[in-house]
Amino acid sequence: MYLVMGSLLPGMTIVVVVVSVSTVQGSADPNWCYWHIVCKIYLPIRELAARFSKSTRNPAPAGWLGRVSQDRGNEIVRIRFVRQIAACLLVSSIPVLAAPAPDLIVYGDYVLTMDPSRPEILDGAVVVDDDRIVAVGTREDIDARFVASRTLPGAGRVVMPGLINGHTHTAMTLFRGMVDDLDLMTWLNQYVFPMEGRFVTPDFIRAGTGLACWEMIRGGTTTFVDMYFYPDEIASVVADCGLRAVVGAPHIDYPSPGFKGWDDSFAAAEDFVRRWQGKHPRITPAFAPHAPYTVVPEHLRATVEKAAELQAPITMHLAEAPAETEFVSEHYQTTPVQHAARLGMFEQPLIAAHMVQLNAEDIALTAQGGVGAIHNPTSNMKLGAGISPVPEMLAAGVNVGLGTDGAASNNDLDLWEEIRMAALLHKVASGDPTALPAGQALAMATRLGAAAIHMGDKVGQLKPGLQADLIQVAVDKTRHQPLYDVTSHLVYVLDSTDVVSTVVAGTVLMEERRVLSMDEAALRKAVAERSAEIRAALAQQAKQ
Ligand SMILES: CSC[C@H]1O[C@@H](n2cnc3c(O)ncnc32)[C@H](O)[C@@H]1O
Ligand SMILES: [Zn+2]
Repeated sequence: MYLVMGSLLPGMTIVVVVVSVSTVQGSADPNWCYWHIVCKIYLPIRELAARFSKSTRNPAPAGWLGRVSQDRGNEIVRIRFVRQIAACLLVSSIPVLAAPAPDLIVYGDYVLTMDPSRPEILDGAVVVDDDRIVAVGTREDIDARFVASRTLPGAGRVVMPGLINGHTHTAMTLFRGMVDDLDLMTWLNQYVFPMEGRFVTPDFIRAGTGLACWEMIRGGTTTFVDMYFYPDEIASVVADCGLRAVVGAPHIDYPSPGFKGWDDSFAAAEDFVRRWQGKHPRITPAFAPHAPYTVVPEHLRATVEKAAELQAPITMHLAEAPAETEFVSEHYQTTPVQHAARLGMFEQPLIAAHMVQLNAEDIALTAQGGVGAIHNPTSNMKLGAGISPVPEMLAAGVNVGLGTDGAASNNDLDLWEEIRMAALLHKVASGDPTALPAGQALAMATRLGAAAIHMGDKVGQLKPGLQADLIQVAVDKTRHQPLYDVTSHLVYVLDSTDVVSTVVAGTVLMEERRVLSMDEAALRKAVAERSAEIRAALAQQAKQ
């Protein structure tokens, strides 16, 4: 089989490269084969040809070739070009004739792909080059085909996709444990909003988001959806620490940190989305209107229109608690879900957080609209919001993911807890122990979660072509013994301290539990400074 690639460069230079695919070792894997040929053979030749065509069209500047004439100069360039192509073909054929050299191979006694067509591989490996997965297979198969410059050993470990936190407010880590055991509206209106007004600044966001990212890297979360203030600061922390995020720019009708109300917060959200779209491969900017009880219908319509114009996703709290249902019923004579659908919100990629208060019609509308629903079991239980109809949504075909919500209502960002809570909660709620089985709960944190945040073509499974976002989890500790079923252990036995390595877009962010991409001491110092102010304010309040 031959692969023919060609380009017409400016100046009418035609580059045609013909490669015999059958000579490439590992050609059984078409993704790898295509990638190798394009990156290692075609692109370098095209690059050289482009340089050649440019230098022959634009005569060399005086002095560039010393005292040789222009004709002689072009001849030298031509000879160099031919030599460079020969060298390029020779160099690129070395790994072809030997074994290809990807950047990283991650091994595991078990590879849990979350890909329904090949769910589990015993004694396997995942091959990563640059930011992508290029092959997944048994150790024997992978070792016969690849030699990587870096490996992560896999004895006693599971390799699986990184976890996806579909709804959080990262910088609220600095409000962890500030106030507990209240219902949503009391918690928000009497404590959280006033404290945010006093303390949330760009410095607060950098420290709080940094703390959250550190906790997520340690716990095996590789992608999260955030909605919090000063999204530029959030995006910059994400870019630096190596995680992947949908960063929602918040807008709300009331005064909020940095804003007077709707007009300025909505304008800033649009500006943020415009500036971050296509800017960073790991950051997706989004619109984040707060909730149906804090944003009036005409403003939600404006969000939808702007999101449609900019082709950006929307994330919003929806159908969270009984108070919201009462508010929407009283003001708009419908349910929160039907209110959002009527405003056109389901026509855009929507990530709807909480989704607790739904009737059968709401579930059907959610499925029809392709809305991603994010289940936040711990936060919903703690705020007494109710129990989301997750098994019913899944049965209707809704992509349901998992989220922690902020650390002020959880009080951590540990997705393993959410997986287990979800698996247990729905058994209690229905009185049916077969409800939300372990495999489904795990899928909600990976494959289904990725689909719920509209990134199913990028992350959430281990398969060639997807982003290399993966984790290794230890299953060999004494408290893990005996092990008969990996999925059962991941859901009902393991916790976040069992995560050994975290890889995002091919970069190892944590190895052997050491976070490589963040400075823990500097982070702790910043957190201590910011939390000292909050502690003093709480002490003052307690005296009054
Ligand atoms: C404008 S988005 C950020 C805004 O949302 C607040 N928040 C945090 N958790 C919840 C929740 O569960 N329901 C509603 N609002 C929540 C956060 O404190 C920010 O003010
Ligand atoms: Zn929330």
